[in-house]
Amino acid sequence: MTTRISIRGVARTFPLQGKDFVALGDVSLDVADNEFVTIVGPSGCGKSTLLNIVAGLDHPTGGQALVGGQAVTGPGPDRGVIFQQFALFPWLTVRRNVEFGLRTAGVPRAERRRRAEHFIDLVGLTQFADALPKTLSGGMKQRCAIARAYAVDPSILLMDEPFGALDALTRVRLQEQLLDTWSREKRTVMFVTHDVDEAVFLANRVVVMAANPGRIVEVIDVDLPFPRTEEVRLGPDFSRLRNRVWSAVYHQPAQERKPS
Ligand SMILES: Nc1ncnc2c1ncn2[C@@H]1O[C@H](COP(=O)(O)OP(=O)(O)OP(=O)(O)O)[C@@H](O)[C@H]1O
Repeated sequence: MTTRISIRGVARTFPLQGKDFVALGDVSLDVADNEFVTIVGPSGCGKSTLLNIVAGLDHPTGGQALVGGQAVTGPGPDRGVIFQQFALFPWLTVRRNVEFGLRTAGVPRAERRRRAEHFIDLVGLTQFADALPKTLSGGMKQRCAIARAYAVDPSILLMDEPFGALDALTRVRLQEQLLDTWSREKRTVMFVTHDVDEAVFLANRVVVMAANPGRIVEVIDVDLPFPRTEEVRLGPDFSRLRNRVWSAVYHQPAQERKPS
């Protein structure tokens, strides 16, 4: 399998009290084409920092991130980013939000419309294509954000706690829906979460991080079958994996945020 993302010895320090705080120590990870990787770990272990470096929204102070063999120097249309906050334009309808990136990329009107419709349909929002974001539930807004990210056809989706603000039931539904979308239109995904169940349910591999310095402590293969149905979620193999990830996350010594 081809490597799509290669994180090589990435470090990120921030100044703190006149010294350096090591948000990321020495992080290396390869993500294959069309692989779904989740990143889980305690608050402050550098999950968002790592994702932002791959997105080109932040820069490492050591090492480098490569996408398709090229060093990341900034954001690019090959990487779609989805954050916890829905970040939709409130004055634009669902359709216009989804078309937005295509418009800025100069895609002709008819093609814009066709692609927007395809992805709106894929996330199940066809009936709401002409609705404004304020009339949508949180889950629907996030589905719209996913359709918008997909529409510009990135090979990589970088998702930072996209379902973090949603209630448990909506969250589970969106996990299933995201996997359904992903299985029909495969992309390389890096997905940051606090939620161990979510991390296991979605992933081909779970990357467990620890803090101070931010680092990878374990990478766990998830050999559960697709589609990930409710039966899979309630089955013994899922609980075995969940318990394993849980121990790796929660049996870490408590760490204070301090400069080194
Ligand atoms: N711009 C910044 N300036 C100073 N410190 C920062 C900056 N960005 C992140 N940090 C610090 O780096 C560490 C890692 O932050 P990051 O947001 O990547 O963690 P995280 O694992 O995503 O946390 P959470 O799960 O709480 O969102 C934290 O201690 C944070 O305070």
